[in-house]
Amino acid sequence: MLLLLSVLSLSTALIEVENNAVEPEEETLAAIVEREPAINYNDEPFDDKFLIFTVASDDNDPYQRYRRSLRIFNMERYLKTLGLNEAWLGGNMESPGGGYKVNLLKAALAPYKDDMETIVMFTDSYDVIFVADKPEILDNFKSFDANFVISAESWLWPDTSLEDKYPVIEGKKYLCSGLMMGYAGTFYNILNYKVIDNRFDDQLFYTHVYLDKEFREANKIVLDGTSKIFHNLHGAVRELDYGFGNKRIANWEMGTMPQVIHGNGPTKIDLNRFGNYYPRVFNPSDGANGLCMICEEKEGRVNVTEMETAPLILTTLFITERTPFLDYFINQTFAQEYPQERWHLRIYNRVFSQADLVQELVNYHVTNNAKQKYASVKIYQPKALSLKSRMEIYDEAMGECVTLGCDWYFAMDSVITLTEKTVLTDLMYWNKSVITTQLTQPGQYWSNFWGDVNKDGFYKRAPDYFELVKRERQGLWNVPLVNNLVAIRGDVVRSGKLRYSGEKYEDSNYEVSFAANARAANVFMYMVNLKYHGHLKRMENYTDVNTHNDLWQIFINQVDWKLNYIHPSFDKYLQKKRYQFPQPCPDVFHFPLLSKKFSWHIIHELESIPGDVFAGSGQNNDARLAGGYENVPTVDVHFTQINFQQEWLKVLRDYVKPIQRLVFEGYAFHGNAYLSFVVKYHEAGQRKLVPHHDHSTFTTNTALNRQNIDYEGGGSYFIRQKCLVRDVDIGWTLMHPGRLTHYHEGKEITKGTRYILVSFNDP
Ligand SMILES: O=C(O)CCC(=O)C(=O)O
Ligand SMILES: [Fe+2]
Repeated sequence: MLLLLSVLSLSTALIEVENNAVEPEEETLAAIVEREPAINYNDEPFDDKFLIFTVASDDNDPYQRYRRSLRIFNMERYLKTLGLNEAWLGGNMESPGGGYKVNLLKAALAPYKDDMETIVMFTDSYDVIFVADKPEILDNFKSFDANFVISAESWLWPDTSLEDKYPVIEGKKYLCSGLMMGYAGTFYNILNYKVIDNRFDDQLFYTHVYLDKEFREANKIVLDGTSKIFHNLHGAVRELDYGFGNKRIANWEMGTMPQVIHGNGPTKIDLNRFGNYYPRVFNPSDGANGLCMICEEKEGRVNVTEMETAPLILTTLFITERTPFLDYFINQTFAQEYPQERWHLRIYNRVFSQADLVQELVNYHVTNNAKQKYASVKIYQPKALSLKSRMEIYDEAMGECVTLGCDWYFAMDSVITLTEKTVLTDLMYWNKSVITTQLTQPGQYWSNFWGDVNKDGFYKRAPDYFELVKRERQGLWNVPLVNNLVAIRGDVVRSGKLRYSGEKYEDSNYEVSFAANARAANVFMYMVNLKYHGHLKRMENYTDVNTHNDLWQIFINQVDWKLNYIHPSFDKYLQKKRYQFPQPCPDVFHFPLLSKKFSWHIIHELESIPGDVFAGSGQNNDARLAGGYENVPTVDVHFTQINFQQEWLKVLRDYVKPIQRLVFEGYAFHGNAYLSFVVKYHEAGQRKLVPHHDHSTFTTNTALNRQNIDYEGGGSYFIRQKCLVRDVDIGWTLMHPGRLTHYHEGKEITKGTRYILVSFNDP
């Protein structure tokens, strides 16, 4: 019965809607926010009855953002900035104060004291952006039928005892003095309501004005309770659209479209986020991946490659924990494309066990390299740094930029892998105070930037974090924290606004501390994710029991493992057809699998094991095998002996299998191999291997060193095919059927040592 009733009432409601539908439709907010503004602002004649005032002492990043937002609507021409580059007399900006603002305005508006035609806006600047144009602002102002409109918020501040005195209005009823507008004459009256000390609170001043009923009514002062013009974010962030998909910001709760947004109170980061989209910064609903409009703006950018003298740069490399693929990190830094004469390098290494490697690499690039022309290179090794905290080290390094007079400073942590060589100039191009390129752990959402921070300054997920980290939105993003690769413009370094150290954070949170200091100093940090420049490694689970521990990183840092240990031509072969593979003998396929570095590392790994690990092998009776018997024994080391079996199986599955499927069509490697080993032929030991079949479905045989250089003779001879393969390049692999058709032998070497890596696959 109950159900029936509700169905009935629903159908009556439907009929009502239908009846209403004959009336002309009013355009919905959802439709309006999608509309392109029709006006060409450049054609708009100058309005000499309109003025915008702001107060800013420092021409900083947020002030520039404010100006750009005005410029978008051709309103920058109305702006008068008071107090710029002058000492701030309003006391600490963090605490109440700002009577100074009132007094600056009072002086500026004196010429307009009786002017009831000119409309004057006042807004803060560091935490304000304009998101719509002047005609709309003026229309909305006129719709109030007031002489003066002040923005409203839901927080009462600073004098909460005044609560009862506020008149109840539609929407929010408390006053916020960051945004207001009205006729010049009225404004002047308000400013002269009473004398105010520079250090007195300006919000309280305006509150007293507003709560004076007689004065309020006489001067027709109202609050904008529903964000018709002004929207204060404090306590009202979620009233605005969060999808950022519209051309306009709307206040969905109030059904309005504010033109000016104020990140008051603790909403600076929210404002930064809105500022990443509006006005005309990024439109996510334009095209498949959105459109970065600000990326197209050329003003203020620097094309370093076109400059007569390249900016002087300092790159600083920080190794503060044991680092996998450290050599790649250092080599890729030195490999960046930049004029060496204009490039200083510093390396701060705190890791004792990697000190020799660091020194070796620097010797290779600098000390032993007659061609190098670096402006200067210095290494600070663990002994010199042992008493210093991270914050001290990072601050000291940044200080070097001041000493050297550098134009750009780059702080790079060893956790990063750079795969591109234009990273330095690509970052400088944007000409930002602080900027990084997005680096992410492959396949993870862990990255080198944060989209939001909580009140303690630690990670908080931003509503658009995933879109950015997955590069579904690619552009230039003002974010509350950047890390691991941080480019800082020299003038910003010299301004002294930035530092890592601070009381608030522990030393291990040096990057959190840096970001908090930057935010407090009004220095914007940008992340750009237009290009892939590299990624982040995982530093945990980095073993130290071996000589070349990177070999064991294939599960943890797969991308780096491939970059370092898979042959650079491997991917090219993966694209080939079966008949395009070299076949030095019938059904013996040949392809590049492993890098020279792998080959060198695996030989060196085995040879640096104390004693001789190869000794004792080469017998038919082999205790290392389950059956205890090897049919055709070689002098070798099994991967099980060095705990490398699982790692090698992964190589087989990830890299060998796809090639196997191409060349032995119709068969798919099952992923098994019990016998994978490095063979050592030596002129004074085992020199050859007698004819045999392998215990495998197919065998891979990889050359680890070079014929005619490291050894003479040798080679794999396929007896039935009467075919000898020798002089195989390092890392190249022979792949042949194992147990039926390819009876073969290892030819005798006549000199030196020959190493090969053999794997019996799917035994
Ligand atoms: O020396 C060669 O290339 C052949 C090695 C071999 O056949 C084996 O180890 O099973
Ligand atoms: Fe064999």
